[in-house]
Amino acid sequence: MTHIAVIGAGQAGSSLVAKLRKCGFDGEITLIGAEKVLPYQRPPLSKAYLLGEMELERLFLRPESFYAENNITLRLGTKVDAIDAAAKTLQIGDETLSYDQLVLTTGSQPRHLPAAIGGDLGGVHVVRDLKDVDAMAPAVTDGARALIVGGGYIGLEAAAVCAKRGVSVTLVEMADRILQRVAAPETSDYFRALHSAQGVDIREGVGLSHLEGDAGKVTCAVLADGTRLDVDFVVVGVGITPASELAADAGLEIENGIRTDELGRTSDPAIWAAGDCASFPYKGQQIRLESVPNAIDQAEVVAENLLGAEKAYVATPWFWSDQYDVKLQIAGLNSGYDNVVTRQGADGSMSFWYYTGDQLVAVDAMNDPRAYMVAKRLIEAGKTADKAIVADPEADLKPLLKA
Ligand SMILES: Cc1cc2nc3c(=O)[nH]c(=O)nc-3n(C[C@H](O)[C@H](O)[C@H](O)COP(=O)(O)OP(=O)(O)OC[C@H]3O[C@@H](n4cnc5c(N)ncnc54)[C@H](O)[C@@H]3O)c2cc1C
Ligand SMILES: NC(=O)c1ccc[n+]([C@@H]2O[C@H](COP(=O)([O-])OP(=O)(O)OC[C@H]3O[C@@H](n4cnc5c(N)ncnc54)[C@H](O)[C@@H]3O)[C@@H](O)[C@H]2O)c1
Repeated sequence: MTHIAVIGAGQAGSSLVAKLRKCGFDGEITLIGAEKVLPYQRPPLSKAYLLGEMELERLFLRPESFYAENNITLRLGTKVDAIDAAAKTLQIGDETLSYDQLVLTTGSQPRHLPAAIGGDLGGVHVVRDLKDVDAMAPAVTDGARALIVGGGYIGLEAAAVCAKRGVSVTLVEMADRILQRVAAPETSDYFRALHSAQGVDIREGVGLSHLEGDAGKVTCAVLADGTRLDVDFVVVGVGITPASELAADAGLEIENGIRTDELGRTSDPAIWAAGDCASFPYKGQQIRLESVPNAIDQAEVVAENLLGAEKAYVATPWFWSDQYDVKLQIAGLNSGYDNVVTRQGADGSMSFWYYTGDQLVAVDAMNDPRAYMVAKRLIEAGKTADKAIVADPEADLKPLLKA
């Protein structure tokens, strides 16, 4: 019987095994995960779960019974140490496990601050796994003082939760502006103003020099410009690196993560990859997307291809973020844009439409689901949107879909 082994029991791994069964695969499936908990969704970790407004059980992607009922062997708390691609085996401690086809859905690891600048002090938290958030949550209390390092999604979402809980927050972003990696200046401006209005002190263009502590616990942060801040805890959101060591050690090609072709196959024909760890061809580049929609869609395509579909993965990038009462929805990738049209919606909603010449490439919509939906459908269809209509707050956007 064919055995498909999947390393990494997160968003992509769980989606992939479910899709395999949905497509009728009746061979053996083993889903192996280093974490001890059932596969769960990460987005609430920096939002509702950190706020204490979401139960642990609601994080789980599927109940435990799902895996048993679908005859999926779920091995939690189990780290794969090595892959022998020639022998088609996995090393797990002393055990050797054979596979016919292997999928890597190993996700990514958060960057840590170096120990040399105090990154190993108590009270310094990264936000990736459930255990990270469980360790940090007790510190998020009224009157506490926090430094947040990094103005990406992690930093800003954590800032929103902390501010809501009465924590006094300073956020430092080394780059010229927050959200530089993922959004355009207009969106950075919007979120800077939003956070400032909630009392978050955002400092851009300044990094962290080092952290100081007392009895092993952080007490003070010294910024690159010499500013000293007394702190009770520190949140580190300075990006991730794809978890590609297992693949690299097994001799697989690495290029911005684990290199795959458009089907999701790595340089070894029996090994596939999906999710945060995998790079894939997109408009002439080898890109990686760090998002839930990508993890699910790519994993599902790989599942179909494992069963012989020969289907190319066509990414339709979209992202979201919740901060205070603002829902940001992003469709498309704005790389290469050269002009932006602003649309002021009703009740303070707003959207920024990115164009390369006259071609719509992406949209950032704040509390404007209609603008987001219309733009997403246009981008996915390779269509554009008349700029005069977009800029006119009174104009109905729906007819754009029929143009
Ligand atoms: C706090 C937070 C909030 C986020 N919010 C959003 C959001 O709002 N919207 C959005 O689209 N995206 C969001 N993301 C990103 C999104 O969660 C990731 O892109 C997604 O989880 C990627 O799925 P994955 O399966 O590739 O990786 P993961 O979900 O990280 O799963 C990988 C799993 O592989 C395991 N693993 C790794 N190596 C081994 C090994 N050797 N042996 C066994 N197991 C191994 C890991 O322990 C991990 O459990 C957020 C991420 C974080 C951390
Ligand atoms: N809503 C969402 O989609 C969402 C929410 C949370 C997390 N995530 C994902 O989680 C992962 C990690 O998020 P992230 O925000 O850490 O990554 P990120 O790469 O988006 O942002 C990191 C930020 O930290 C800054 N930075 C790096 N080193 C610094 C330093 N020494 N001092 C000050 N600033 C520094 C960078 O310039 C960058 O702006 C990403 O994959 C992200 O997409 C997504």
